[in-house]
Parts: sequence; C-alpha cells; structure tokens
Amino acid sequence: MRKIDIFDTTLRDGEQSAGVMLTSQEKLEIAKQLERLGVDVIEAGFPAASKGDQEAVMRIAQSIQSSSVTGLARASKRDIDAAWEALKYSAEPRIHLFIATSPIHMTYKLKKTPEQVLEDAVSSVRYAKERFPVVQWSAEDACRSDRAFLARIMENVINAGASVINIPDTVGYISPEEYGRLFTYLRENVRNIHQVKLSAHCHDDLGLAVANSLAAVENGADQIECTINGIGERAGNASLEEVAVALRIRSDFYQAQTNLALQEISRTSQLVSQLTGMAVPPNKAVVGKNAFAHESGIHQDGVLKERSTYEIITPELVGLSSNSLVLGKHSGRHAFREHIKRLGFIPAEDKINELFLQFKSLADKKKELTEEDVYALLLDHHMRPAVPVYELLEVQVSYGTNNIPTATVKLETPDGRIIQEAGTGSGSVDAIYHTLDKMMPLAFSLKDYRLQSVGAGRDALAQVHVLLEKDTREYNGSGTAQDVLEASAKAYVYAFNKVWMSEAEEEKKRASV
Ligand SMILES: CC(=O)SCCNC(=O)CCNC(=O)[C@H](O)C(C)(C)COP(=O)(O)OP(=O)(O)OC[C@H]1O[C@@H](n2cnc3c(N)ncnc32)[C@H](O)[C@@H]1OP(=O)(O)O
Ligand SMILES: CC(C)C(=O)C(=O)O
Ligand SMILES: [Mg+2]
Repeated sequence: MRKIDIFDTTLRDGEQSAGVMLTSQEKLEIAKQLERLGVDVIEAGFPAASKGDQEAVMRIAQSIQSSSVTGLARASKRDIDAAWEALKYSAEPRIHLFIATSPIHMTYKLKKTPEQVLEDAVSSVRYAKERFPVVQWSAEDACRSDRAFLARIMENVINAGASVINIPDTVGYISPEEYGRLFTYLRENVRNIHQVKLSAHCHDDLGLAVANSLAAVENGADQIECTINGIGERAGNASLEEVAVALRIRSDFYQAQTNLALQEISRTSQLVSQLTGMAVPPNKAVVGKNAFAHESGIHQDGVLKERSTYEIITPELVGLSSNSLVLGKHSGRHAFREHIKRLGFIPAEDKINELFLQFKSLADKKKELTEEDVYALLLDHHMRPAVPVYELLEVQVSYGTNNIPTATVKLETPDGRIIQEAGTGSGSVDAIYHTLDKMMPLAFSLKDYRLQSVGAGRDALAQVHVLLEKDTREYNGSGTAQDVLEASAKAYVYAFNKVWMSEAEEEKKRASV
C-alpha cells in the first residue's frame, strides 16, 4: 500500500471561507485536534497577511509536535521573512510558496510574462531554501496553465530546492480524468520529478474536489490537500473526511493508506463547525447527521438483518458511538475528568471543578447527556479568551403574545465593572440584541443569525451562530446553552469580543506608527 500524506488547510484555505474569522486561540484548538486526528501537515495560516495570523501560526508551530506545521507565502522576500519568523521554532520548518502559472492569472493579475514568473518562482524558492529545510511550491491555477510551461517551471523550482510540488485546481475547473492525466503527464515530462512529492489541491466549484483528489491518487499523487467539512474559498476545498474514508473503504481499489486516526473525524468536524459557524448539511457524506440514518422500511429491514446491506461505513469508524449515553447526573468527578480528557481537553484542576459544577447543573435539567452535548459545552467554556473581555453574567426576558418583549442584561466589562441595561425589541432575541447594542462601546451590524440543536429531543442544547460586520470585516461567534435565548446572547457577546479585540489590535498598530 502507498502512504498518502494528508495536508490539512482548514486554518488557511478553510479560513478563507466568506464569514469565517478565527482567533488565534480558536486556531490553536483546531490545530491540536488535527494533530490528534493524525494529519501529516497543518497549514496554519498566511503569516504575511496580518500580525494576528503570524502570531497564530507561531503559537501553533510551537505547540504542535507530531504534525508538521506550515504557512503560505507569495513569491516575495517579505512574505518569506514573515513566514520564517512564525515557523522558525517548529520541529521542521516548512514553507508553502505559490505563484500563478496560467495565462489568465499571469497576464491580468500578476501583470508578468511567463519568463518573469519563472524567475520569481525560482528566486523565491532559493531564498526560502536558505532558511527552510522543507519548501513546498504551488503553481496556482495549474489546471488552466500551459502544460509544457508547467513542466518547465516545475523542473526549475525543483532544481532550486523545492521538495514538494503542488498542482492546484484553484478554481475547481478540471474533471477527474483530466486531472489524472495531468499528473501522469508531469510525472513523464519533468526530468527531476522523482526528487519530489507530488501534491493535489482541489476546489469544489463543480462539486468535483473529492473525485479529483482521488483521481490524483490513482495517478501518482503522494499528498492530498483538504479541509475539515470541505470548507474554503467559494464552494470550498476537497473534504478531508470524504477523501480519508474513501481511501480506507476502497483501499482495495486505491491501494493507498493514510496515517489518520479516523475515529477522531466526527469530533474534528463538530469542532470546526462550532468554531467557524459553518453548519454541516445533514446529508453531507461521512459527517452529516443523516450519514448513518436509515429511513425507509426496506433499508431498515435490511440493516436489522445485516448492517452491510446498506451501510458501507460504520459510525464507529469515524468516532460515532451507537451508544452515546455516557454521563449523567449520577456521575462523579473521576468519571467526568476521565471523560473530558478522552474528548481532548486537559484543563487545570480548578477549571475541572468549575466545569463539573456546570455539567451537574445541566445534568439536572437535561434527561440524557450525550457525548455531543458534553463536547459542545466544554468547547463553549474552553474558548473564552485568555485576556479580559466582555462576559455575559445574566439575561432575563419578559415575553407575552400581547406584550412588547423586554430584555434585561448584565455584563462584566474587560476592566471588571458590572453593567446592566434593559431594552425592547420586536421579538425576544431582538430585545436582547438591542439591549446589548446599547451596552457595547462599538457600533457594528448583525449579518446572520442561525439556530440549531445539538442532538435531538425537546431538551436538546441550543447552539446559535451569528455573523457581525464592522467596517466590511466579518466576525463569527457561537454560543451553546440549554436555552435558546441564553445561547443567542452568548453568541452575540462572543462575536462582539472578536470585534472588540480586533479594534484594540488596530488601535495598538495606529499608536505604534
Ligand atoms: C489561491 C489562494 O488561495 S492564494 C491565497 C489567498 N489568500 C489571501 O489572499 C489571504 C491573505 N491576503 C491578504 O491579507 C492580503 O491580500 C495580502 C496582505 C497578502 C496582500 O495585501 P496587499 O498588499 O494589499 O495586496 P492585494 O491583496 O490587494 O493584492 C495582491 C498583490 O499580490 C500580488 N500577488 C498575488 N499572488 C502573488 C504571488 N504568488 N507572488 C507574488 N505576488 C503575488 C498581486 O499581483 C498583487 O500585487 P500588486 O499589488 O502589485 O497588484
Ligand atoms: C495557494 C494555493 C495552493 C491555493 O490555495 C489554490 O491554488 O487554490
Ligand atoms: Mg486553494
């Protein structure tokens, strides 16, 4: 079996999804889970994009041990220097350089001739190679590039020191058969190709990202670039869970394997969905809530007699336990501590106590506590920023069919003051949000509000995702609680804290110039 490297770009291309903005703490949490999942490479960000992204990449590079960490850079010394500052302390510093090679991109975007692009590519790889032991180079828009030019530029960047070459389908244009043929062509026409690993990076504009990635594997790709839940620029990237499970279930056909711990897939999907606010559609392969649900009589009959009649993937393979009732109101601290460690959280002892009390109070209200509930709650608690921010202390709403909804909200400000305000609105959530708007020191607008339940049942936890906009930048936030109104308030305060922290950062930048 050939080993296929999994290069996860959830934190870079995934974060390029419209409406997603992750803090460095959120990125680190996702990176730790990707490490548990066993991905070979984590693309943690684009260090030259902003100080915040550079700091996030640096934190991840310093914390992650068993996956390689990389960052994206243009063919520019400034970008390479920014990436070096972020990645120099990682176990094996690795950079991901790119430049576009298609006529459309070279002519209209870069405004350069193919010869100039070739020179920039080679000189940037040389400059990077003086610092980084591993240089990955990508031909952006490779699939709309002239093949002979692509082969020539690849040969040159390999001679300059690149050891991984990525052939992205940047705009999701190619078909599986064509992509496979392109890999074969390059393997046959680039003289020094045997010195490098070949990588595939596919976008889903035509819904072909996973099929194209698998076609690349069939035709010699050594690495697949993908994201959790398939999030990413426009229609997204190839979905990691679909590629990984396809390779496992059809290993007889692909004759390839990965190092992934597939039982971590479901939790990783939940984490990314909760922190990015991008809901997973119910019918999504592998991680959708219907992926293992059998609805019709004939199917149910078949599954009851023999699961394999209609189930090619078992829920257990991706970490979903059929018996998910694990903790209840009679559980004690030991079981709770063990349980949260298994879920990947290692809080300090005093935090465990605080979490345990929260868990008990929830267990009192909710009949059945599933692993999903506990995970959502832990994450909500765990994601509180380490720096002082606005904290929701209390929310009360008075609602009647013939009354104007009125909310009273109590907050603690970052400097420790307790403030309280009341306000009305057209509905209960609107009343809470009007009240919070009056209490917050910055103006912004609400662009999106979504409510979903964690699990099923009348007493299921509510999870709310909001999207705020300030000065054309978007900030997502989520909140989980037993009650819809409390979850709504939490999500709003969470996203507002991102606005507030980003404004504070900008203010610092302005003050330093
Ligand atoms: C296919 C992909 O996913 S590529 C990655 C896309 N990701 C991102 O763009 C997210 C992060 N980006 C950013 O924060 C900003 O775009 C920055 C900081 C990188 C650059 O910002 P700005 O300097 O304001 O430039 P802006 O984004 O408007 O334009 C991009 C510039 O980079 C140039 N450029 C684009 N790709 C490359 C490349 N690979 N190598 C060198 N230059 C490049 C463009 O030609 C343009 O140059 P110009 O200003 O001379 O016309
Ligand atoms: C930067 C490159 C690899 C990219 O994301 C793309 O071409 O889609
Ligand atoms: Mg991409």
